[in-house]
Amino acid sequence: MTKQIGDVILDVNNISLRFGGVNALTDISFNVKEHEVRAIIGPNGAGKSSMLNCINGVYTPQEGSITFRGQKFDHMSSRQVAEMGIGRTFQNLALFKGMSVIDNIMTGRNLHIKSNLFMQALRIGPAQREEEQHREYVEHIIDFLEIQAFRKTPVGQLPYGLQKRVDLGRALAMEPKVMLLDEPMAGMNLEEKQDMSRFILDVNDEFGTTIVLIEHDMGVVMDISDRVVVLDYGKKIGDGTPEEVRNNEEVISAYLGTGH
Ligand SMILES: Nc1ncnc2c1ncn2[C@@H]1O[C@H](COP(=O)(O)OP(=O)(O)OP(=O)(O)O)[C@@H](O)[C@H]1O
Repeated sequence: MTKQIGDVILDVNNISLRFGGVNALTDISFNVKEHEVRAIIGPNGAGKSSMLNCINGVYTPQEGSITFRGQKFDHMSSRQVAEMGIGRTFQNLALFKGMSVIDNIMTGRNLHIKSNLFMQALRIGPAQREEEQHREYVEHIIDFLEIQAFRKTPVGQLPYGLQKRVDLGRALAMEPKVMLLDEPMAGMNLEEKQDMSRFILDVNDEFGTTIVLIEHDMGVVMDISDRVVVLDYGKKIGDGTPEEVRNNEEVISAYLGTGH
């Protein structure tokens, strides 16, 4: 069955971001369609993380705007962006190493917890029922990611590839419409990369989550992405299907280092 790509869910319009004299991003526009796997690639320092940080509300670009599900935002905190339905994972894992897998993934539910701390502390009535529902959802994610055997294990004791999977689970627990993945395969061996690719595609397929990812491994990017944006020195030099991008002269020369 071919997958159904929907309308534009995230629209990046003419974003420019400067740090002092450094133009990290110059007039970048691209869109992401619902249910797509969209990659952002480019050589080191191209502006990929900066782009993700603009979408995520970590950086506020000097120019341009981002529209998510028809709602335009230019000054938004990371928390507000997350509440709108944009989740993310981090290049350098942002997990609590001493906490168990299940508790780490539970932290992704924070956005959805409605009862106040007082009620939670006393575990009364609605708070207890709510906590049970969140735990059920988290257990569902744990089954889905095939990490049942490590539910109670402190995250810091797991191999790196599994820690990345827990990080994916934590982002998934937020039930985001769009998930931003910052180098999900970084530091992984081949088998771990294959596993992670499969889980990303399964999340996309079974949870219907739209995926935006930064990734250095070209094989992975070309395999799992529907469309790819290419940045170089903060400018967009390519945008299209993996096939189109692979044959784009400007992209080829940027990667071969002959373009500069
Ligand atoms: N907080 C910051 N302060 C100053 N300059 C920054 C900051 N963040 C990024 N830059 C600069 O902006 C440019 C783009 O960096 P960015 O990290 O977005 O690139 P990248 O494509 O993600 O690189 P990499 O693949 O190496 O992670 C670089 O020149 C970088 O030095």
